Amino acid sequence: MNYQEIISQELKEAQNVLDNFLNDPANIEKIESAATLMAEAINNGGKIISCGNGGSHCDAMHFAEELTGRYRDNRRALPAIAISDVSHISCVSNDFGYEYVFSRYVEALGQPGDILLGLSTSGNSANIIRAVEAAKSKGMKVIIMSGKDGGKLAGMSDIEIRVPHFGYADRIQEIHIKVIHILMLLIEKMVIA
Ligand SMILES: O=C(CO)[C@@H](O)[C@H](O)[C@H](O)[C@H](O)COP(=O)(O)O
Ligand SMILES: [Zn+2]
Repeated sequence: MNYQEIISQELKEAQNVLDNFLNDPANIEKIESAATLMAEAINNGGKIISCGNGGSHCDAMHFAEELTGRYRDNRRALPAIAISDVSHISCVSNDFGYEYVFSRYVEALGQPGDILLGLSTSGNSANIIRAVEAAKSKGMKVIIMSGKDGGKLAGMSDIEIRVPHFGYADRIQEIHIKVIHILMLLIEKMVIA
C-alpha cells in the first residue's frame, strides 16, 4: 500500500468511528447530561478535576485549560484542573506507586459537589480506577470517557461516554477530543455568566 492509500484509509476509518458514535442517540443524550452535570457543579461553586494517561493526559489538560483559559470567545474563567503536576506525580509514583497518582490528588483537593472527569481508552488504567474510587468517597460525581467495551471502568461512573471502537486508542481519542469541545460549547451556554 502506498502512502496516499494509507492516508485515505486512516481518514476513512476515523470517519467510520465518528459515524458509529453519532448514530447511537444515547451518545447525544450522555453528552448533554455530562455538560449539564458539569455546569451545575460550576454554578454551585464546585470544580472539575480531569485526568488521563498519555494522549488522554493531554486531553485532560486540553479540557481544563479551555475552562480556566478560553474556548472560542472570551468569558469568565471557569474552575477546572488537570492532574498534571510532575512533582506530585513523581513523588506519588515513587513513594506509593503509579496507580495512586490521581487518587492521591483527588484525596487532597476533591470536595463534595466537584466532578472528576477521567479519560481512559481501554477503561482499564488502574490509576483512573483508583481516582474514581477516591472521587466517590469524597462525594464527587464522576464522568468517564472510555472506549472499546468500557473495560473495568464500565458501570463505575455517573455518566460514561464510550467510543465502542476496538482498534487502537488514537481513533477513540479523536472522538474524545470532539466530545470535549462540544462539552465546552454547552457548558459555556449553561453556566451563570
Ligand atoms: O496516545 C496514545 C495512543 O494514541 C498513548 O500515549 C496512550 O494514551 C497510552 O498508551 C495510555 O497509557 C493508554 O491508557 P488508556 O487510554 O488505556 O487509559
Ligand atoms: Zn480545543
